[in-house]
Amino acid sequence: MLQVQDIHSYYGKSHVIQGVGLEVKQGELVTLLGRNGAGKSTTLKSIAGLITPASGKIIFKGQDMTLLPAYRIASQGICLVPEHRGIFRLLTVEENLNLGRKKGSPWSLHDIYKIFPRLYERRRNGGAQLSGGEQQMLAIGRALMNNPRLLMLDEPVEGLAPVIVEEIVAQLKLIKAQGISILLVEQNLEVCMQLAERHYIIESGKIVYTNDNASFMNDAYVKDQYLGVGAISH
Ligand SMILES: Nc1ncnc2c1ncn2[C@@H]1O[C@H](COP(=O)(O)OP(=O)(O)OP(=O)(O)O)[C@@H](O)[C@H]1O
Repeated sequence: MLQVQDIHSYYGKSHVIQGVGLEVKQGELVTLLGRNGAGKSTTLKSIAGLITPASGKIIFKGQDMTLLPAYRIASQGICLVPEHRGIFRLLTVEENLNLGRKKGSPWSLHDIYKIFPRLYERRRNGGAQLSGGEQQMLAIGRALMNNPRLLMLDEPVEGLAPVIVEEIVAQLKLIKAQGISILLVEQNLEVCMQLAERHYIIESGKIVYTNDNASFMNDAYVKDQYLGVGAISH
């Protein structure tokens, strides 16, 4: 469904993404892991068209997306939920959701509230009144209203309490069950291992590892070497 082929992206002269290649298949949940500053967010932004890669190709559903502007990429079905969520703080939950709705999208408010019952309870509240977890749910719900085929999530559970993290994991499973592919950037490895079929690790702008979830879970060396967490997480 998504093929990223040898992309290079820059901030000014800074060569941040140095030949990244990865693939997400239909209905798959794939993670992109790596230490701070490794290039995870920049990879997502390059796929979403917020940064135009200097070279390489991004193919989605067989079409070349590499040079398309962000709004065209979104209309093709790639949605990025950015790290800082980007919801409208002065609008209500329901207004935020309605703003995300693409014409012809099969997603209704009812569908979103079925996945996120908390958003139903908070539907008349302003974005600014929501907790961090509710804001994250709203950001994901708003992206669903745009009818994505590929959802890219940048650290969706960062800073959230464990009980909320569990809720969001369960919600992501429901979303995945709808056949939506997910590319997940997340530092919480337990969450990644609960959800993903495969993992990629990026280091200094290059993919240095890829494997299926079962192999990754048992590979303490890789976790320690690239993520610095081998000893504490499996
Ligand atoms: N707008 C920017 N201008 C210049 N350099 C940037 C910009 N955004 C990020 N960088 C640099 O690009 C590199 C990759 O950043 P990126 O945000 O993609 O990393 P990351 O893996 O997502 O890390 P984190 O988990 O800290 O967000 C880092 O060295 C970062 O300092």
